[in-house]
Amino acid sequence: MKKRTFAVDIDGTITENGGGRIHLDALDALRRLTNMGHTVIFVTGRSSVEGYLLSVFGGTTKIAVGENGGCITLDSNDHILLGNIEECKTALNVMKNSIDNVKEKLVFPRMTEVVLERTFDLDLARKLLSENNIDVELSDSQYAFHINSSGVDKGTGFSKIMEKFSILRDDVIAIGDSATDVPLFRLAKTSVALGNASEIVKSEATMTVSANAGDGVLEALDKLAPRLSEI
Ligand SMILES: O=C(O)COP(=O)(O)O
Ligand SMILES: [Mg+2]
Repeated sequence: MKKRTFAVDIDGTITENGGGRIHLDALDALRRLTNMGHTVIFVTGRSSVEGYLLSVFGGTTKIAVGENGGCITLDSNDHILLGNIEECKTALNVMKNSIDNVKEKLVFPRMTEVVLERTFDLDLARKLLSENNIDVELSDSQYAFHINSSGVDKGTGFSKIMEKFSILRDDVIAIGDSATDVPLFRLAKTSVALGNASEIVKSEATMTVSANAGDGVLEALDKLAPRLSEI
């Protein structure tokens, strides 16, 4: 059997968006894939430590890409930082001075990014930052807004893992629900957008399923499993 690499988003994919409670059957399915010899890597807007701990407790491959691609965690003391939090803080200050309701979200500590509540107009903020010549990435995971350094996203973060572990595009299956997953979809031969994804996100995936979040992951794996050797 050909070994595949599953790049799996967390919020809105294997958890209820907002609540954060894991869909146990979806996690169990990912653990079984890992036990079969496939690689299952969480690629998330959460901190990479959260993603890493989920892999430890959940029984999947112990590698995580967190901070929306800004930080890779390979072990408790082995983090690869791909973004610069100071640039993100500068952008935050400019936004706070000009736009109402720009608020940091209470999240676990970040090493490379700033995370915000989804309480303002992202396009307005993008316009403001470009007028001020501040070059950062602003994105919406449906769970939070993120400020990342320019060029940092889940795709660039995961591509570092692909290089490091010699993972080929043909063997990657990406699963996600939001705009932040689209750069990841583009790295994968097979990409799955869940039922709760927007139409734009769905149009970027090679495959869609009807069920939401964890149920959608199970639906996708059911569709893919008989063909894992062909895709
Ligand atoms: O934005 C977040 O913090 C989490 O979102 P994700 O796991 O869906 O990327
Ligand atoms: Mg998500």
